[in-house]
Amino acid sequence: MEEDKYTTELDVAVRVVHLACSLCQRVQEKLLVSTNGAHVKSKDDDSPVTVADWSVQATVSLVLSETFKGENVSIVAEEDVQTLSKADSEGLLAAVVNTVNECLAEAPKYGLQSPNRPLATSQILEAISRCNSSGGPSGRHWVLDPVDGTLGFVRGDQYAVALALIEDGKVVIGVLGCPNYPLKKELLSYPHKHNQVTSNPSLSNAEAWDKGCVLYARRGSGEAWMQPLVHGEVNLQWPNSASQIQVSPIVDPALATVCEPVERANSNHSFTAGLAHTMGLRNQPMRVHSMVKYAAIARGDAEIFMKFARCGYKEKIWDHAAAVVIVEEAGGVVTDAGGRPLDFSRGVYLEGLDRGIIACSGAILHEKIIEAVYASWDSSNL
Ligand SMILES: Nc1ncnc2c1ncn2[C@@H]1O[C@H](COP(=O)(O)OS(=O)(=O)O)[C@@H](OP(=O)(O)O)[C@H]1O
Ligand SMILES: [Mg+2]
Ligand SMILES: [Mg+2]
Ligand SMILES: [Mg+2]
Repeated sequence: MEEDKYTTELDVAVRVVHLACSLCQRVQEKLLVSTNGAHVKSKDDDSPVTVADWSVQATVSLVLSETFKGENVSIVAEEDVQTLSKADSEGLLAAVVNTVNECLAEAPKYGLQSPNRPLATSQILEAISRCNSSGGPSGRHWVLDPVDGTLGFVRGDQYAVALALIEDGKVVIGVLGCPNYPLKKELLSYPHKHNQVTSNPSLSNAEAWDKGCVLYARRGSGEAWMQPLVHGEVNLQWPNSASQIQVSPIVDPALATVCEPVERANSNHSFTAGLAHTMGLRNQPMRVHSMVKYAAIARGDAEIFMKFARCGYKEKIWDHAAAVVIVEEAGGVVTDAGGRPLDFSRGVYLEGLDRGIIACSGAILHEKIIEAVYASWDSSNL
């Protein structure tokens, strides 16, 4: 791959994810102090959606359309405007419009353009609804999960903003914003506790501010990078410094740590516990909301991420695309439980996925898990 391919795309994607992280932080702070829950809705599958999910989707859609105007910008993203357009959603829609306009006014801090005047409700609804591409095997498609781990977001816990670019069925760039990624990795697995990072007197102010990062990678570069979030006015400077990240060197299962979803409904905890036992893992699993689990593998803070959704659940591309390329370029391996790479070329879903997803810090541990899956599968109830 040519060195300079996707430079503009990656640059804009990183900036807009920073902007989106700042939006999410503001909305999460407000959510945590509000008691009426008016800005959290339930979707048809009972999963939550918030002002932040719609606002990030609108913001990213607007910035990509503005940057690549003249091109037919195809975006595959999670949210639609159905709930927002209901007669009783006036307050919610007003909050989204307000949040997007506030956020876009900050865009120049990240070297992005802001509109000359606040956008109208119709423009914001249009920006959200044009992210309705279904991807596919040819051409360019942006893939966005505006807030991944919305449940974690609502709980004041871990969540991520994920943006990827797919070209001809392959993920070519991935950007993952993790606004609550703690400085001390031990805090990752303490549910509902991230706010203690800011209220814990044993942590200095600087340490508290240091939570949050944006990870990114370009396919074929052999490098993955991390930037700290830019906070307030204090150290606001762009371009932001980046440091290279790499997966953990641990190959001994006894020393390895597994990440998995928090919710039992999203992954079979007893099956993964069986695998961990078969492989000789001793550490307790780290249960973390969202693609932050992949971030932990890419940063070298954990060695294995497994997700075995219940039979019949179809994984969506926006829950994985950005993170997979980052883990791979950081030196890791990501496949389904049959050892095959994930296929991002077949539309909104990861069609043909064999049982579950396994992301690993390296080939040796990965092979051991695949073997353990084969040994355990027949006796499982999946
Ligand atoms: N039933 C079921 N089974 C498997 N996966 C599901 C299921 N329901 C939802 N989802 C998707 O999981 C995304 C969140 O995954 P997590 O690993 O963060 O789950 S957890 O919160 O840690 O339990 C979550 O992403 P967001 O909607 O962006 O939060 C969903 O796309
Ligand atoms: Mg998601
Ligand atoms: Mg989401
Ligand atoms: Mg969701």
